[in-house]
Amino acid sequence: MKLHKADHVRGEITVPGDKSISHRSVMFGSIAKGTTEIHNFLESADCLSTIGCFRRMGIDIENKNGVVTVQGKGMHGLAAPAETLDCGNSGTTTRLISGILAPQNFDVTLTGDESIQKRPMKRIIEPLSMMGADIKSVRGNDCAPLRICGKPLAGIHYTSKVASAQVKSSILLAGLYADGLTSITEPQVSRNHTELMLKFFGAELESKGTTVTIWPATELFGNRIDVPGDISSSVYFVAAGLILPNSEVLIKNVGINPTRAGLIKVCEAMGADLPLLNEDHENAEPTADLLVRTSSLRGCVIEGDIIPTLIDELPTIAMMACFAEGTTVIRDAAELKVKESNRIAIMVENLRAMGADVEETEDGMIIHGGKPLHGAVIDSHKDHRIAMTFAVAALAADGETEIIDADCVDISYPAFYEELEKLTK
Ligand SMILES: O=C(O)C1=C[C@@H](OP(=O)(O)O)[C@@H](O)[C@H](O)C1
Ligand SMILES: C=C(OP(=O)(O)O)C(=O)O
Repeated sequence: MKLHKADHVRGEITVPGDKSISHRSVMFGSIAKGTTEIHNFLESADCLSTIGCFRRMGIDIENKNGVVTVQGKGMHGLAAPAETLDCGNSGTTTRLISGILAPQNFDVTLTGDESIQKRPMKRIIEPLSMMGADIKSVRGNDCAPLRICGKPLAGIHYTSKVASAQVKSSILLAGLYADGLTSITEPQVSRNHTELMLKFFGAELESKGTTVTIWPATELFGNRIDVPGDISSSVYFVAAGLILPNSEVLIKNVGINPTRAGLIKVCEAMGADLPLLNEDHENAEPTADLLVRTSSLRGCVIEGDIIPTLIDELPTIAMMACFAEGTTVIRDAAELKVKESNRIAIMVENLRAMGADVEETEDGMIIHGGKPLHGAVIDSHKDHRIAMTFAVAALAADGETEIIDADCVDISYPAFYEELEKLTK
């Protein structure tokens, strides 16, 4: 993929459905009783991996004209899959499904692509084992493939070292099936889509500060889900609108759940012109339209509790910071190292290739803004968020930028390049 400088981005865009919510609607719909109809489901490779896994366990899932219909079979209705379940590139699929599979009365092996086989799974193996699960890393390296032999589970209280919605969700899902209460305390609050949707499906949960408690359930009930636009897919248009001259983009119907919307706070702190319009709700999830206009940005410090609320947006924010006056410091973000790629190292390598003044730190980056960027060859390392971030950087850089393995955007946003190009016309 080759990209060149653009004069502006202008127009209106509706980003695809939220990836986290799309995954959860299929998973929870599968173990609920009755039909779950999902509108604005994200048809990307990651969410299709989740559909594939549940189809292999006997769930009838239809995907027609943007509406996914899941015929749930109840909490004990999954069937043993004939083959290994393939979670593709998706950490969310691998970790959440493990919490559902650990208490079933059958055995299963889970795996995924090269990247998924390197991502840490000890973070779910440890708490699920404490609940009585029989879950093992097949190669003994705490990564997938995972072998899970279904067992009855008991509730625990778990204190997690990482703020991770995937870890929290895995434990809560196992807790639905456990004997007694299950609770988890995180160092900071991570995205709460699981809590909101499980309640919507009839489960009993309580959130107090950084602790969530779940009661065992006998049945969940399918429902209609309207998936809001993904704020993590909107960040590319937010960044393009802010850093390119003469730009104005209206991004419609974006999920702004406070546990996800740190991007908006950081943009404000950087001096962005980014009003929220038409605030509304889809199910229990707050939404708004984002109006983005060219802005003079200034550097800021991004650290602490806000980090989990913008973890997937940090690569793009780091790129944006190259166009701000002054220094931006990102810390407490070591989790970036264990995503689809090491997003700290890869961002620093690629931003430097474009002429940026960036330093890598233990748990983040220091970006000295204001140096103009030039085109370069960018290795995405098959990480969708890296590819999309540099497609935007390319529009603001002199000369030509080439992105290697650019088609990895299919993981979360298959139509990304076409949509971005339309806004440059
Ligand atoms: O629960 C989820 O849907 C997600 C949680 C986050 O991961 P962690 O739980 O590992 O922080 C995020 O990075 C990922 O894109 C999606
Ligand atoms: C980290 C991500 O997803 P996952 O963990 O589900 O692979 C992402 O989409 O940026």
